[in-house]
Order: sequence, then structure tokens, then C-alpha cells
Amino acid sequence: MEKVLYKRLIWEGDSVYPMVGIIGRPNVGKSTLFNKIVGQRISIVEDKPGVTRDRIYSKTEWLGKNFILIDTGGLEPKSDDEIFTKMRLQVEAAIDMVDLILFVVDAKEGLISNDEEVADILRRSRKKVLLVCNKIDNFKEMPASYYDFMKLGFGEPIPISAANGLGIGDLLDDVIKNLPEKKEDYSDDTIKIAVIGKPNVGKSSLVNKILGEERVIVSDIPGTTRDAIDTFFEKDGTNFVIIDTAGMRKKGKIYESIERYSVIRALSAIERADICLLVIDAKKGPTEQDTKIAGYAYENNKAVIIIVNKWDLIEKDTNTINEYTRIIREKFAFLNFAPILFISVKTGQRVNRILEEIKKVWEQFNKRISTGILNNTVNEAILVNPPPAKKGKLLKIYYMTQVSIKPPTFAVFVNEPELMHFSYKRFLENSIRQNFGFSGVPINILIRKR
Ligand SMILES: Nc1nc2c(ncn2[C@@H]2O[C@H](COP(=O)(O)OP(=O)(O)OP(=O)(O)O)[C@@H](O)[C@H]2O)c(=O)[nH]1
Ligand SMILES: Nc1nc2c(ncn2[C@@H]2O[C@H](COP(=O)(O)OP(=O)(O)OP(=O)(O)O)[C@@H](O)[C@H]2O)c(=O)[nH]1
Repeated sequence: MEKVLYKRLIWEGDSVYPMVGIIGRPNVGKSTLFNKIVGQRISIVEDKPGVTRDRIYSKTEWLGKNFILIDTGGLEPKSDDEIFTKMRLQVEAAIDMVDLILFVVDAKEGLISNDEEVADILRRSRKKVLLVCNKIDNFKEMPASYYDFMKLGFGEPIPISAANGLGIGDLLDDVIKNLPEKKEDYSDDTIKIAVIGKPNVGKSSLVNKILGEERVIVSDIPGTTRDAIDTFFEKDGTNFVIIDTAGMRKKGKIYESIERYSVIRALSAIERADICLLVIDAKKGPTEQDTKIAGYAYENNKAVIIIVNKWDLIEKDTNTINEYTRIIREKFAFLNFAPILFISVKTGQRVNRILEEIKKVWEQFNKRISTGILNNTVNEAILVNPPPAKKGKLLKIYYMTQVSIKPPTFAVFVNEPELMHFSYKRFLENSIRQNFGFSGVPINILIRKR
């Protein structure tokens, strides 16, 4: 089995980024455009080494505006019939998720019926669309095909050459002009939860069970940020909202055939959430697809609770939970901070532990450690395991301070940031966890020169 490595990005605060989807029929250059934009513009602070294989989304910045770019390419249809079906799924998935669509067409091939089919679906959606004409390798003279695309009804195409990087700046200017402002409408003390996982693991059943049996007071409030409907509820004075994953309401069975979409669709919910409930089917065990979805929660710095559902289907002895825990820890090594609950929605076993666990994790997510107390811990840790040296130069740690919550983020001030070794950073993180807990939540450590 291939090992998937994840790169963690540090995203600013609580803002909700608009999503931009690149769509179009196969082979128009969607992935080339994605890579061009991401390759040039990506502005991330890397917290861990590693790359995500098969990267299909990226936080992107242009002129100080942030958005998430999604590549929907790579359908690999096996027949002409399949092209149409998969294209439609791709467009519909994009329409569900994104705030702006880049509809890419190919000047070399010219206008073909597949473009018109995509255009039909787009026209019926009410999403904002920018028509992008790719493969214009010479900007001096537009090919005749360029003008044909105006028949699609999305105005004059924006000319680009993704491969040669022509017109990309102008395209991005247009993108940010058309981005909506997105703000989260919930008060700061509302716990935002995303229930994520593969199709059929029991996400909808779980949500219904929580809402039906926990004596919660439920109200549906239409989201103003997108056309999803979130479920808001209150229990014992705490406000919760379950962020809609499009498929949960729409019963996105049609997407099942294409793994990519169930993964992408989880993304918008993950982005808005504080805490992700990662639901796994006990009988099927953790699969590659679970790892991918888990990786998205991790990359986005979310608190995570791992929920192993359908526990009723497992034959158990005294060691089953330990053995299962070991497997999960191994598969989701990057989520080593996440608590694991073994539940059955069907029998109700341990379902009532979920809201308790969410509250605990929420406390950790919001916890602040005073600089004085934090540095006592740091100083003790340094005594036990002195900082490393590189080429005869010794790393000096002056002090550490917590700079933010959700997730807890710490800045360490040192003499030379380059001297900080990955393993020493890990050691500092472990010392913090040993002393202060932070169960269920990721910790970021930023290295700063003083
Ligand atoms: N001449 C020219 N070729 C390009 C340009 N952009 C992309 N291509 C080529 O077009 C082909 C398809 O590009 P991809 O980026 O894989 O297209 P895609 O739309 O992601 O394709 P699917 O994954 O099949 O949906 C590749 O051979 C690219 O090299 C361009 O600006 N000019
Ligand atoms: N045995 C057993 N079956 C369960 C349990 N929870 C859910 N199921 C069944 O699993 C199936 C899928 O449940 P859903 O809640 O629709 O799953 P989902 O994850 O929302 O599925 P998608 O909407 O496709 O993403 C249904 O037939 C449920 O009855 C459980 O704890 N035990």
C-alpha cells in the first residue's frame, strides 16, 4: 500500500474562503491551469514536510485575496457514453461546492458538443461562471474558434495559455473581482461540526440519531454563505451547528461511482467546521479513501474525533477495541491527537458520548496557556533534552508564547530558525501535550527569530 503524506497548511483565523472550481470537458487543460496558478501563487506556511499525492485543491492568494482553487480534471472516462455521465457529475459536484466556476474551453479543438453540454448544466445553475479559453498560445491574433465560444452564452472568453502562463494574471484579476465575501454567521461560542466520511458509513443516520435522541432543540437555519442548510441545535446551554455536507441532504448516491467527488464534497464542510467527526465503517475498516478524507481534516488544521460506527457488526472479544485502535493509529498516524469512539447508531451504543466528547475537544481547541506557565514547561523540557546543534552552532530557545486558539498555535523565539530540527519541534509539541493535554486538537508551532 502506498503511504500518503500530508502537508499541513496554516490558515488564518476563522475566515471562510470562497471556492473556485475549474471545470470543463476532458483534455481542455484544467489540470495544467490549476498547476500553473497554484505553482506560482501558492502562499502557504509549511508546518510539516511532505506532499499530498493527487493534490486537487489548494489555498491560493492573489492581490491579498484568498480563495480555494479546486481542480476537477482527471476523469479518465472509458467510453464516449461515460464522458458525458462523468462530465455531468463533475459539473454538478462543482456547482454544489463552489462560489465561482472557471469554465475552460479549448481553442485548439474549438467548440464541440461536449462544451455545449457542460454549458447547459451551468446555465441552469445560478452559479457565477467565467468562460476561459485555453491554448491561445499566440495572443497577437485570436483564432476563429475563440469567437465561436461566445455562442455558449457566457460572454467573451478570457484568453489564456495555461501551458505557457499567458493571461493568467488577468484571469486572476477577474476571479477576485467576482469572488463573494464570505463570513460565518454563527456566534463565536457556537461549535461548528462537520460529519465527514465515505458514502454509506452512517453519517446521516448518526446525525439523525443525535438530533432525535439527545433531547436537543433543533432549528434549521438556511445558510447565508451558501445554499446548504445547516442544522443548529442547543443542548444544556451549548450551541452546536452541524454543517451540511451536500450529500447528506441530497443523498448523493450518484456520486458514489466517483470517489473523487465524495472526497471533494467533504472539503467545503471541513473548511467551515471547528471539529470534524470522521466516521468510519467498523466492518470495512479504515480504507485509502478514509485516509484521504482524514488527510483533508488534518491539512485544514481541524480538531478531529474518529468515530468507528456499526460496532454492532463486529464480533468482539476483550482485545478487539485495543487491536482496532492500533490499526486506526497506524492508518491515521497524522491524527494521533484524535480521540476514538466505537459506536453503533443502530443499537445506540455510546452515541451519547459524542456530544460530551465534542464539548471536551472544544475546550481544548479554545484553551490558552499563559506565557509564564508555558515557559516553565519549555525550560524543563530543554533541561531534559537540550536543543540540537548544527555545524557547531547551538539552537537557543528564548521563550514560547501562545499566539492563537482554534487551533492552539505557539510561537517559539530562537536565535536561528534554521537550527530548529523537525524532531525537536515534535519533542516540544509532545512536551506541551504532556503538560496541557490538547486532546483532539492539532497544535501548531511557529519558529521565529528574535
Ligand atoms: N498548446 C497548448 N496545450 C496545452 C495548454 N494547456 C494544456 N495543454 C495541453 O492539453 C492537454 C490536456 O491538459 P490537462 O491539463 O491534462 O487537461 P485536463 O482538462 O485537466 O484534462 P482531464 O484530466 O482529462 O480532464 C495536455 O497535453 C496539455 O499539455 C496550452 O495552453 N497550450
Ligand atoms: N448495522 C449497522 N448499520 C448502520 C449503522 N449506522 C448506519 N447503518 C446503516 O448504514 C447504511 C448507510 O447509512 P447512512 O446514514 O445513509 O450513511 P451515509 O454515510 O450518510 O451515506 P451517504 O449519504 O451515502 O454518504 C444504512 O443502511 C444504515 O441503516 C450501525 O450502527 N450499524
